[in-house]
Amino acid sequence: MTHPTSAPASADTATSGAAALRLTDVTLRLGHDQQQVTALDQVTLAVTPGEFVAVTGPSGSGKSSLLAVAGGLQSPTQGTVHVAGVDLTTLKEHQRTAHRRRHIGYVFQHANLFASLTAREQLLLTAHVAGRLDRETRRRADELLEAVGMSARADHRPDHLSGGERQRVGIARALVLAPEVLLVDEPTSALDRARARDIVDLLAAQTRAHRTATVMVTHDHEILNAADRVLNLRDGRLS
Ligand SMILES: Nc1ncnc2c1ncn2[C@@H]1O[C@H](COP(=O)(O)OP(=O)(O)OP(=O)(O)O)[C@@H](O)[C@H]1O
Repeated sequence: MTHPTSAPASADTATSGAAALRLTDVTLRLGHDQQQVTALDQVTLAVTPGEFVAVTGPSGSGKSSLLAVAGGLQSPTQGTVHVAGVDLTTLKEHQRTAHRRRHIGYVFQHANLFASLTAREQLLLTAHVAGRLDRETRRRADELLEAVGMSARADHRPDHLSGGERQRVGIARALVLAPEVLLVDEPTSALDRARARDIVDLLAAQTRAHRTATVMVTHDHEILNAADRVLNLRDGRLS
């Protein structure tokens, strides 16, 4: 079984301190000429292991842009993005992909599960793609399904699960490779109030249990009290 080649640890580890995720003076400009938009404006953010940070802000304030840049899916126009001590902006595309797979988990608005796979298989596929479908990862997958309350339904496919259950599987899947950083995009927008509360409490608990540096963007003000820190984005500026 091959392991993804991780980028070499850089000297930047020293400057990134204890933060698992660190954005420094990040500016992202999108579009061209007259149409150009400053989606992120000199954003600086450090998130330490086990910390759950919520980022809120109106539509168009830059929330998706923040996650895209933090997750290495979009390169910033200026600034640096350190994930697990490595500056993503210095990596070549294939290195960035390998580093992202190894160190970052994503939870999406809708769980985005594969229709033909059972809950357990969703996790195992993620491990397989990363070249880590070994005994330890299989055990971790089962432990995570247990932790998110899905053991009894581990052999069900998504069409036999509720929206909240699908989201639970999505959270377990995001954690299966033991990422240092967890990026969460509007995890409760498809859920009713009780399930939304349930999911955000689960995210907070898993963040602490696995010591991930978690950033969740959300419109949902009712779930913000689960976070350790709440930041606001407005016109690409974080405060
Ligand atoms: N490809 C693009 N080209 C030009 N401008 C863009 C592009 N993508 C996003 N934008 C602009 O960048 C700004 C930030 O967008 P972003 O999607 O990050 O906001 P958001 O807070 O996630 O919004 P929402 O809550 O509505 O999803 C917005 O003004 C948006 O119109």
